[in-house]
Amino acid sequence: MALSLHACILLLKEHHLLKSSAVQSDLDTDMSGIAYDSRKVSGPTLFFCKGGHFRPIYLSMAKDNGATTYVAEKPYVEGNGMNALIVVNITKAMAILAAAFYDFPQDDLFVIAFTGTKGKTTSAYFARAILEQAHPKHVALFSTIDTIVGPNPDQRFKSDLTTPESVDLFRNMRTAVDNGMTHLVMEVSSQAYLRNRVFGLTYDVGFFLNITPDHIGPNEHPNFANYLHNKLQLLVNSRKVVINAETEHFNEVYAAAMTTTYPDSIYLFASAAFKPAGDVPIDFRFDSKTLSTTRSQFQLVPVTDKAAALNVSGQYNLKLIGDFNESNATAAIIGAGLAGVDGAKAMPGIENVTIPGRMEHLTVPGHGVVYVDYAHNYGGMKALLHFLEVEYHDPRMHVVVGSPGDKGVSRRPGFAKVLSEYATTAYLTTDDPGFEDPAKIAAEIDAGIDHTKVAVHTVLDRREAITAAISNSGPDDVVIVAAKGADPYQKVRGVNTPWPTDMVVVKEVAAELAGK
Ligand SMILES: CC(=O)N[C@H]1[C@@H](OP(=O)(O)OP(=O)(O)OC[C@H]2O[C@@H](n3ccc(=O)[nH]c3=O)[C@H](O)[C@@H]2O)O[C@H](CO)[C@@H](O)[C@@H]1O[C@H](C)C(=O)N[C@@H](C)C(=O)N[C@H](CCC(=O)O)C(=O)O
Ligand SMILES: Nc1ncnc2c1ncn2[C@@H]1O[C@H](COP(=O)(O)OP(=O)(O)OP(=O)(O)O)[C@@H](O)[C@H]1O
Repeated sequence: MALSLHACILLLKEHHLLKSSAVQSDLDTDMSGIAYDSRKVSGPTLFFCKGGHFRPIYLSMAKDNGATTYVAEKPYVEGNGMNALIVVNITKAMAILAAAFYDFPQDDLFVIAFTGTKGKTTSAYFARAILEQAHPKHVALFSTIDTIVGPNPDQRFKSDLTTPESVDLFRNMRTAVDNGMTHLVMEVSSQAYLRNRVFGLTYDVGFFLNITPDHIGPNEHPNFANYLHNKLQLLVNSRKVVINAETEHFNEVYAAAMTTTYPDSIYLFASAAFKPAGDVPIDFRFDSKTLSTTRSQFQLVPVTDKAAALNVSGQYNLKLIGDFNESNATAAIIGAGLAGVDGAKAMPGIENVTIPGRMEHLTVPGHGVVYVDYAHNYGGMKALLHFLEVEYHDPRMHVVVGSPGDKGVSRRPGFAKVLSEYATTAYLTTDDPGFEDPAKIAAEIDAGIDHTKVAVHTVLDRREAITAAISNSGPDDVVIVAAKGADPYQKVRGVNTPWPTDMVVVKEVAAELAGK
């Protein structure tokens, strides 16, 4: 891969991003590398000075390592002797140049993108499973958990971010194409739009699953309006759009889709019982037939002609329980239909999907059933606890939960509210405290809990909290270990401290109790 200085200048001008340039070398000079981290520069590289923690010394280091051109929002003396491209917006410039450097790999992929406060990972896994049935070993995945860029085990790795920086995103796409991938299923976070990680990228199908307040705080979105605005960007960058008609703020969501997409290419879905406020036509209904703690079965019914034309109606079985997962599965099936896969092929693909840290459960003799689930805000936790309340007929529910430091502060009152609505006991514990004091975070959650309804214990050691919750739980009770899912670490003061995962700890506690 390579990009010439001349091409960089033309692209930046075309997108009205170039403020000025200082050229030291031949315009035809090629750069064979692209990087935003000085530690990853080797040889003639196009280097981006970006980020809240960027230091000019990084540019010196990049230059020492061979970088020949830098892109920044202002000139740096450390870049003297290099070509300088001064731009209006560094992250937009980075996305435009990264796509060009990797030779626009998105053009060789059918790209399906999911956004929503909850259900992105689940829907992405469902969609990939279906597509893999139709196109074995040809479907890439960029998710919060895993990144898959090829068919071999060494082409699958853990993700750092839900949606990576543009340079990493387009590099992964290029690798996927070179490895023979024809389809890509990806999650798009609101941060990705806020930080221009996907600037200029168009998806073949874009999904809007739902939106509830989250990711609002000093390091994320300043307010809900900003969060919604960024999430809506996915719709105006998608050729076809699928919307959950039951989402909050439906009118704004639908209006955003309509600005760039003709109604023929907008698909709406909802559960059988849902009554829309206006007269928008629901294209698909999903009708729950069996909902239990072991499996889910639902009927997908096309309502409009354009829905029927996708040929994905029928009965679907899911191993991944939870009524909300029927909604996620519906989205994924419609996506597969829009990718040309028919229902008969889709059905077996979705049935056996399980996802690390989502609705994993274990029966502990004498202590009820323990659930490990990634529910980590008010909306997710409410969906989870409501489902368990109905399925277990109003059991005593003991919830182990903590809230992360440095982000998502709105989750703390959210947890307090949902615990007050559903929990018998709350074990407030540690979850990625970052640079905050976990005791302070627990106290903030505790402050909002209605103590007349919920017994609260603060047990900061997560293993001890899980042990206490299971040990004190009765045979008909339900224990919920929430919000961490399958994370193998605790983020503590900038360090990913190893954590065996919640389910491993649950199994160890169960074994200890069985041995007694
Ligand atoms: C707020 C935010 O989005 N921050 C991201 C951003 O940080 P930044 O641009 O400020 O960069 P930085 O880490 O401060 O470092 C400054 C620059 O110096 C460079 N550097 C650094 C050291 C060195 O020796 N040399 C060098 O060149 C770095 O490569 C970087 O470009 O770029 C970094 C990578 O360059 C990301 O790791 C970092 O994500 C942080 C860790 C993060 O947690 N982000 C979360 C909020 C996030 O984006 N989450 C969403 C999911 C949310 C949802 O579910 O909706 C996601 O998509 O994952
Ligand atoms: N459609 C949904 N509505 C409400 N809650 C849901 C829905 N889907 C999943 N959940 C809950 O949210 C949790 C996280 O689900 P998932 O990982 O699919 O979401 P996500 O959008 O990828 O989350 P994040 O962006 O925070 O990583 C699940 O473990 C479940 O408890």
